[in-house]
Amino acid sequence: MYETEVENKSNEDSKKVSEFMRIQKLFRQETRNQYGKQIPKDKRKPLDYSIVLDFHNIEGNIKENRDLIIDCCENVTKNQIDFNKETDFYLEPSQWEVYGLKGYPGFYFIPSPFTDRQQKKWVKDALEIYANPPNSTNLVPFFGKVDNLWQNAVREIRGDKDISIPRPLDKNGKELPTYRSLLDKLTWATLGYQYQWTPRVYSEEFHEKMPEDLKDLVRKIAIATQFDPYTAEAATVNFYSEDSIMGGHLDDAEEEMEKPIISISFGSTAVFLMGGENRDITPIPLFIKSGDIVIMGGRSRYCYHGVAKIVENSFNDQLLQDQNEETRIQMQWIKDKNRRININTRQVFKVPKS
Ligand SMILES: O=C(O)CCC(=O)C(=O)O
Ligand SMILES: [Fe+2]
Repeated sequence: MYETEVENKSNEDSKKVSEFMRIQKLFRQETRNQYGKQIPKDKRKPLDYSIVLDFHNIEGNIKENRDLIIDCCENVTKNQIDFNKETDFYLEPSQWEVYGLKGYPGFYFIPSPFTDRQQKKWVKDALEIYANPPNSTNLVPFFGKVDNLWQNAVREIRGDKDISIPRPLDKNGKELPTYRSLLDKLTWATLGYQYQWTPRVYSEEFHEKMPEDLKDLVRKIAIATQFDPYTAEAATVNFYSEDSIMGGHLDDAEEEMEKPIISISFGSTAVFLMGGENRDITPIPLFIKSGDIVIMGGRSRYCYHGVAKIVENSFNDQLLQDQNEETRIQMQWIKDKNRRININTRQVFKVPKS
């Protein structure tokens, strides 16, 4: 999955920088001055986002980007989706907007079909369920399985004085730093068929149950974009913060490549790069905002992509308002470091096994 390009600084002149890397670098802010001194955040040169395609403000796009946007609302089949107002965590599909991207048949973008309340539900599940055992996370090889990561971290964040929170233990029973610091180190969790990052294969042996509501959501998105039947058998949950990027990569470990990757994101805005079949094709930068859905099928399923930037101060403050204290803490935690949570699903096998 993540075979990313490594920038070779010493060799930069002799080695041509790929187009993917060139565009990625446009969103890299200078953090140190010529003397190597850290530049305070508010003194850094602001980035220019004018070339970033925005599906939320079609008319506001530069002409080149405007010409790439295809309105697909008419030719998708949203009316075939059964919708239960009481239990479904998204707005009625007939209200969804669906856009395509010229040159990428099979790529679709649905600007957020979630209410604020529904967005908070997916963030809560990512933090309180998806990042906990039995699912695997990047923490496991270093710290063993960490139970109730968010649930314990929140007590530290809240500064609960009357309850002494035992420090988490590693596999050998040695005390670990706080849950809060472990939470800061969380970068990914995997659901369903567990992807083995080193051999780059899915393991049939390590298989956890996929969350039913997530499966149901993406099944309906697949109906809307004519990729049904679609069974989400695996998912990656990515946890980004202000300085995170994801280098250009292909997701090609799935036996079934005709079915799309369906991706939902919450929290801060990302500049996502939609590239081509190799890194020398210039990628299109586009904003993914909180609640947006990206469907990478057709050609885009075989194309390089990545995240060039998490946009500073892009968190929607409206999400901070909530009756529930824990939800408010969760949203403040996302806002504090421009965090972003991305959940993307894949059908792994041609004949689904789950
Ligand atoms: O965060 C995103 O929007 C993209 C994530 C991604 O490409 C991946 O997990 O393979
Ligand atoms: Fe990817």
